[in-house]
Amino acid sequence: MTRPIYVALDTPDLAAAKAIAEKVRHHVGGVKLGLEFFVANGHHGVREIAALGLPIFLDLKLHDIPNTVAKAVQALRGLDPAILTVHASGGRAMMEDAKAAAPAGTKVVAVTVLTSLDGDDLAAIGVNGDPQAQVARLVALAREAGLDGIVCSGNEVAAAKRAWPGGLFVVPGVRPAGADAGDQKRMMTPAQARHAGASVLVIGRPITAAADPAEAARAIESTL
Ligand SMILES: O=C(O)c1cc(=O)[nH]c(=O)n1[C@@H]1O[C@H](COP(=O)(O)O)[C@@H](O)[C@H]1O
Repeated sequence: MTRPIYVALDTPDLAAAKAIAEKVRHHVGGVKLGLEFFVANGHHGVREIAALGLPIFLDLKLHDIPNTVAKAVQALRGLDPAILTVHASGGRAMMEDAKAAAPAGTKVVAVTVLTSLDGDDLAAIGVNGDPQAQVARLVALAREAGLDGIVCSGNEVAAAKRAWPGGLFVVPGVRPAGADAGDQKRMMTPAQARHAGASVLVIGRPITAAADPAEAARAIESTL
């Protein structure tokens, strides 16, 4: 069985990331390493976590001119993550070049509208339309650019999947009922997000900040 939960190891501390990965490894489908981990630990850190045997989701959310992003993806060669993120708002050419630079086995997925943003935040950066409409627009662009899928909140995933039946749908902003939202604004429970069509559920603090991360991951999985 491919497990849908990827635990977000959001820490610059390699030993701490490794300790949590070891605890949850039998209850998750993979681990997500983000910007703070990569800036602090680089290729070496990714290799250390990969040695635990779980698929690696390298969440660098690349967003720059096409040449720079393509070179950055080339510079990841040898790490061969299972999943890599870029920002869809970097545009079609940037996404095309990122995909062309990635190894064949790496799924390149585009972040659409961050789950920490709501309609007011979009208006403040000059984006007209609600998150649902903006996600729909960027889903179409990511698909045209030849990417493998997108990142969106649980609120948009059903529509995204209808628009792109073969895509990979990564859903963060996932909170068990009653859990602290933190900085997330567009949220769903893990079960709701999974039933709405999420292929991968990205879950950080509800697992990593729990007294027993393995039990937290197991409990969430049992609701799916
Ligand atoms: O690309 C992501 O993974 C991502 C996109 C997004 O829109 N929202 C979002 O929260 N994430 C990531 O998902 C994780 C969520 O962590 P928690 O809020 O602790 O569950 C973090 O590592 C974020 O970087």
